[in-house]
Amino acid sequence: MITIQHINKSFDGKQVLKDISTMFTPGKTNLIIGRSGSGKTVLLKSIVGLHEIDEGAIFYDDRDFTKMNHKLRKKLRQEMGMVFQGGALFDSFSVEENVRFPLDMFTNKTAKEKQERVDFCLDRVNIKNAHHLFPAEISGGMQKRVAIARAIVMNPSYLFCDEPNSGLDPETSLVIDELIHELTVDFKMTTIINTHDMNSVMEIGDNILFISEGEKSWEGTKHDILHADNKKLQEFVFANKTYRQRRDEKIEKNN
Ligand SMILES: Nc1ncnc2c1ncn2[C@@H]1O[C@H](COP(=O)(O)OP(=O)(O)OP(=O)(O)O)[C@@H](O)[C@H]1O
Repeated sequence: MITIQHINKSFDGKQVLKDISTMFTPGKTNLIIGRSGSGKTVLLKSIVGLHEIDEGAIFYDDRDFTKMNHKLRKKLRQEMGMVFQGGALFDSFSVEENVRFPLDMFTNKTAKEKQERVDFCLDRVNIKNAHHLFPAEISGGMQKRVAIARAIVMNPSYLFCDEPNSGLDPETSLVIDELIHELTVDFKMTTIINTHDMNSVMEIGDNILFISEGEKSWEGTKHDILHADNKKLQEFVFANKTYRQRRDEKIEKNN
């Protein structure tokens, strides 16, 4: 569980996050959605400590992240897995070296134990016969799966994904979404995903936080969203005709 309370964040006098409070639950895919520039990335980066917030508190279970010193935060980071756009794979490392990297950095496991863990994680994300290939030799979808394997290799309690479907076709995006959802449920991780992808909202939105101009405008599930009477949310999610049709079909089916 991650709880955020009254988070405020400004850059050069411009307030980007305005009094945001919510809870992100374990075993659920928690989505942050909103227009470009609404503050999603700043929020996610604030939660993991890549930005310092001006006011408010962030709790990892009952641990107050905002009050931790550098050493304690570093320790807590080992419980976090991240699939960030900037944190792409290392080009000069093979697939398995990429996945092994956090184990080499942060654990004293033996070579055999590391290999077993790497094999388990690559198998879990359905990467086969590619252990010795380099990122440039595999597809974008496979690269994402390797990045996910690397993010879970330390068995994290918390998983953060920033636009995990960017640059992927719709079919591959669905595979990635399902994979993240499955892993979240299986390992009871508290997963927070920043996304623009409305398919993700409709398919894996266990909890959805809609940010508008730095404020929490709405929150609910993928089921609630069909009936939400928040105008900004409706305009944002159902701007596209296909999604409006899908919403109407779902509502009809449920009636
Ligand atoms: N390091 C920074 N310094 C100054 N302003 C920043 C910084 N990072 C973000 N901002 C500003 O904060 C606002 C929110 O940005 P943010 O990147 O969180 O939006 P977003 O919702 O993630 O957008 P997108 O969907 O396009 O990624 C923007 O106005 C942006 O210019």
